[in-house]
Amino acid sequence: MSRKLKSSLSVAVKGWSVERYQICGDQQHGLSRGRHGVLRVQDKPSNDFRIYRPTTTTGLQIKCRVISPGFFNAIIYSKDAREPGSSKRPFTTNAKRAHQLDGELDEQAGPTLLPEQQDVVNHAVAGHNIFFTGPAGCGKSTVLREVRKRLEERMTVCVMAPTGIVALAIHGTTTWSFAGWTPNSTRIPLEDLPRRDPMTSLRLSKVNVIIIDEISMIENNFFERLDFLLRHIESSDSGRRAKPFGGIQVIITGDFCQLPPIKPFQHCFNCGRELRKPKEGIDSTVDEPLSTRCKPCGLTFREEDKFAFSSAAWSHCNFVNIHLKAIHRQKDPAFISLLQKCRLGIPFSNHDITALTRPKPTLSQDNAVKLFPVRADVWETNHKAFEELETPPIIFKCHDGFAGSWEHSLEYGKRLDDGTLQFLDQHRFDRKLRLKKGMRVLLLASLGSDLRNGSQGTLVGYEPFRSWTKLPTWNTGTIRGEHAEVREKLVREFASMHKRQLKQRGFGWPIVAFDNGMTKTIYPECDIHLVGYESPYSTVSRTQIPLTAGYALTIHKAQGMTLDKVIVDVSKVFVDKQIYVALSRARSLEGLQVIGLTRESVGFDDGEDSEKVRKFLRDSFGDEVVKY
Ligand SMILES: Nc1ncnc2c1ncn2[C@@H]1O[C@H](COP(=O)(O)OP(=O)(O)OP(=O)(O)O)[C@@H](O)[C@H]1O
Repeated sequence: MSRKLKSSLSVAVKGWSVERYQICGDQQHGLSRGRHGVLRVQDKPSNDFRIYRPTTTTGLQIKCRVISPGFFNAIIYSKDAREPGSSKRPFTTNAKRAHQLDGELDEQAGPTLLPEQQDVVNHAVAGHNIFFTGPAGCGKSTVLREVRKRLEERMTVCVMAPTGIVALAIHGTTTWSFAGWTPNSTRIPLEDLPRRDPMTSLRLSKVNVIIIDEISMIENNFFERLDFLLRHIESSDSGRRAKPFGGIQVIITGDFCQLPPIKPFQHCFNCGRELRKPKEGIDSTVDEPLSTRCKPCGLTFREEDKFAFSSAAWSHCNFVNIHLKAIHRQKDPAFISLLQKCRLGIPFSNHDITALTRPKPTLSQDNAVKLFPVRADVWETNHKAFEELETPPIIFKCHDGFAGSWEHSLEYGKRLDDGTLQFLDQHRFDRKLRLKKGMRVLLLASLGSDLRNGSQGTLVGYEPFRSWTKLPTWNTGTIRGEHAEVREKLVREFASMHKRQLKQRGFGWPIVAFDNGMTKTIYPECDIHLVGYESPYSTVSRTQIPLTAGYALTIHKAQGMTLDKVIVDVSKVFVDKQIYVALSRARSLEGLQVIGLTRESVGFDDGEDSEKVRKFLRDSFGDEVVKY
């Protein structure tokens, strides 16, 4: 049993007693036979699984895992059965299954954190403001999930990101929507911001912690205005104005060496007046040709100050700065050093260019996924490859659902012409998934430790749709995680929608032979988001087969993925840092080939940005972090 489980035990003993659980209905009977049971929890549980020894069933261990708020899926087995390989006979009739689920539970809990990662969690729990960063693949998202889980046990936590695509991926909200702003809000004078919407003020006054991901894309003025807003909302705390972000705990992550803010300083921070870059030499009152200036307010906004770390709010937060050093995605030190160069904006040497661009024997147009910066190239590549296959197509239309209040439906329930939810427009699951036998595909979900978001494979056939029994269910543990019961219902609805075509000869659920040697039937997955900022929440869901065409992807869509075989075309890159985001998806140099790369491609057009970021990193963490 892992260390994680043991530490859960001590939490359980301290904080949770058996009196707080009720065993439902005839599950008592189930317990005595050692079968799966369902425990209803009276208090809001944490998203953690726990072991405890109920007095009513002396001698048994009950292991629980949250499957939706208020419900645990429990596996009952004797103490002796806990250690896989134990010679003693387990109490359960299905000990093998119990042990198998042990693995799944650990898997769901995420990898065991390294001390540097745990350090972030400890500071978060201690209530500090934190900025944690590091290169791609160092586990920022992994740590974010753990921090969120720990803090949500006792506080109101809002997780957010600057773009919809990332916000959906982390089950958070956009920074705009959190603040109750639209893109036009940058035109509102600063002092009017808190007064605009009393409902937003009321909601924000209840927030204890904000967690912001992808901080590199948040502009200085936005960060500063958010600080102002949170200080000035109506509150019983008279000292709120004096505290950064009104005293809310602020946890920030991301990597300033990745994507920068888009079009910074379009409006004056103070009065909201539209700003334009002055033409060189015409406005003599402007010292620097690159500066933008609001004359009435007497404020100057320089391009080089666009990052959030240049704002006054940043320094007021007094962050505990943590730099995660260990990289988990890549192992090869030479490749890691090359990526670090790219990250820091150091031009590549000829030797580096050769290593990245030389054709790799293991890679071909047919088995590697191509990453492009623009959608049109992705569409064309996937479309062409799809049309060339002569097998019959099957189309899965996603099933989008909204359930909740009328007020929420105005914002989250809007549908596009094809019936899908506008809120989910940037969701990673395809709106319309077209598949053909023989097609290369990418997995968009995590199905155990060997199959993850980004696993590549070929569709080799279809599992006939004979009955509902093979579909994953929450009580057998094949649908795991939060809201499992609801997700099962939506998966069944999805199956109903597609039943007719699934039953056609030759079709069914797609079977994929993955490049790591595993072959698996891919059933629909349901991704649920809670929306609204306080209970009762509404839910928005998308159910789809978690696959996408595996010939090409946008660099944006590949964010967060780990790819074994990838060809990156950088010839149309429009933001220099996209190259780093793209290259760092590859697990190894052998599995990566770059097209269109020249010596000048990296560290050329954003030299000033890179220098600024390097200086910030040096000042915050020391020289060590800018070495490669
Ligand atoms: N302590 C750990 N032990 C083993 N694997 C880990 C650990 N931390 C993270 N990983 C794995 O490393 C991979 C990258 O992690 P993650 O996506 O959290 O990194 P990231 O810093 O957010 O990357 P990016 O900036 O590219 O999005 C994931 O597969 C994750 O499961």
